[in-house]
Parts: sequence; structure tokens; C-alpha cells
Amino acid sequence: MTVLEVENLKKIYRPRFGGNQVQALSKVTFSVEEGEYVAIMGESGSGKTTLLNMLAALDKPTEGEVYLDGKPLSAIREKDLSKFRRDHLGFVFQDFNLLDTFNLKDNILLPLVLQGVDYRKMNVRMMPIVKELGIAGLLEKYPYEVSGGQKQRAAVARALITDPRLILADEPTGALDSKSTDELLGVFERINQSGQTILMVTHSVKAASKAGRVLFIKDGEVFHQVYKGEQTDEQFYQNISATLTMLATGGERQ
Ligand SMILES: Nc1ncnc2c1ncn2[C@@H]1O[C@H](COP(=O)(O)OP(=O)(O)OP(=O)(O)O)[C@@H](O)[C@H]1O
Repeated sequence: MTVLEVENLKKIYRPRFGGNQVQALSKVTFSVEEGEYVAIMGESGSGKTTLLNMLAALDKPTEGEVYLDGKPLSAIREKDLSKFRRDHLGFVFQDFNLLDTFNLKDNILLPLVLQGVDYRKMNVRMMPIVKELGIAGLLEKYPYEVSGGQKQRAAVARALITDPRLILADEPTGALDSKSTDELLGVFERINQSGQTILMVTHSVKAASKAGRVLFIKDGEVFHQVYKGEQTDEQFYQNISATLTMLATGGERQ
């Protein structure tokens, strides 16, 4: 089953006060099947954040459409957008986006509080997730009392708590040291193996090599994609590196 369908997405930023307009996306088309783990790579300025913003319905495309479970995002009324995001998407950001005045537990439960879920049900939902992520003992701590890796695991728990159709991750390992990066990538692999669909924007070849497929964005389009298939992480890593070199040196589209 197709979870996400992106059709001929185009985004032109038009400056309000003169200046040149920027075409950030020209014609992006791809889809993501249920249970897939897809990474998106591309040079700085290639349009990755722009794309993620469209997928999250945080910004509107100039042309084209994004469908989640077959439903066009453009059909969602403005006032229903935050509820839509809360109910169907999970977000993981580079800088965690935890609330400093809430402990980890309240950060993780926040989406359920906003959904009006019964308090007892919240705990039932949360405990298996935080145990799996290894942060069950840190729930009373505040973000400034835990490490970057632990903060990011709390952010993943918050993303998972609503059982979203799709996790959108923007450079999730960008602020982590190598040990925490490995741990977080392990978490992503496990949640993907348990069926969670993940779309991750990353500059890290290591992170991308854990995904099942990597899309390369260049000049506002999906320029190329590679599937992991039977390759080991190491083989896929080499394959991704070679593709990035090919893109950077202006290689031919395949
Ligand atoms: N709000 C905006 N207004 C005008 N131009 C923008 C806006 N946001 C992004 N751009 C431009 O659109 C292009 C794509 O930017 P985007 O941030 O999507 O790239 P990116 O691939 O995410 O880059 P990075 O890897 O550095 O985060 C760039 O030329 C950028 O300057």
C-alpha cells in the first residue's frame, strides 16, 4: 500500500519586496510504500527542507500535489492542518525540538494531551515505547539534564506516541556524536522493522546506508535513486558515496 505520493511538486519562492524568485523544486515525483525506510540526500540548497515542508503540509507547493494514504493535502482546510499533522505524522528534527520547561515524559505525552487522550491510556501507550528506546528511567528528567542522544530518543518517542502513518525526520543525527548516531540509527532500524514507515532527510552517508532506498535531489528534481536490496550497509555506503560524487561532478542521470 502506498503511504505517500508526491506528484510533480514545484515550489517557487517569490520575494515579497522585489528581488529574484527562487525555484526550489521543479518537478519532484516519487512515492513511498508502507513499511519503507527512505532517505533523501542532496547538496545544500537542493530543496530538501522545502520538500519536507510540503510533505508536512507546513507550506504549500506552487504546483503539484502530495497525497497521504491517497488523500490530497491541498484538500485539508487550514484550520484542520495542525490536527492532521498531529494525528498522522511524527516529526524528528536535528535540534530535537523538545520543550525545556517540560520533563521528558510530558514532552513525549504532549501530542496525546493535545488529542485529549485519557491519562491512564497515555501511560499504557508510552511505556512500551520508552522501554524499547531505553529512556524509561529518564522520564522525570528535563531536556537540559540528559545527553543529546537521550534527547533525540525522547523526540523519537514523542513522534511514535500517536502511532503515525509516517515519520518525517530532518537531519536526525546532525547534532549527535558518533556513538549516539549509531544508537539512533539502530532505533530507526528497529522501528522500521516493526513496520513504521520513515522518510529521512540526511547529509550523512552512514545514516542513508541504513535506509532501504535513497533518493537524490538535484536541481529541484529526483535525479536518481538507489535501492539497498541485498547489499550490506558497507556496500550500500560505497554505492551512495559514488552516487554523490557522480552528482557533484555533474554526472549523467541514470
Ligand atoms: N522561504 C524562502 N524564501 C526564499 N527562498 C528560499 C526559502 N526557503 C528556501 N529557499 C531557497 O530555496 C532553495 C532550496 O532551499 P532548501 O532549504 O529547501 O534546501 P536544502 O536542500 O534543505 O538545503 P540544506 O541542505 O542546506 O538545508 C535554496 O536556494 C534556498 O535559498
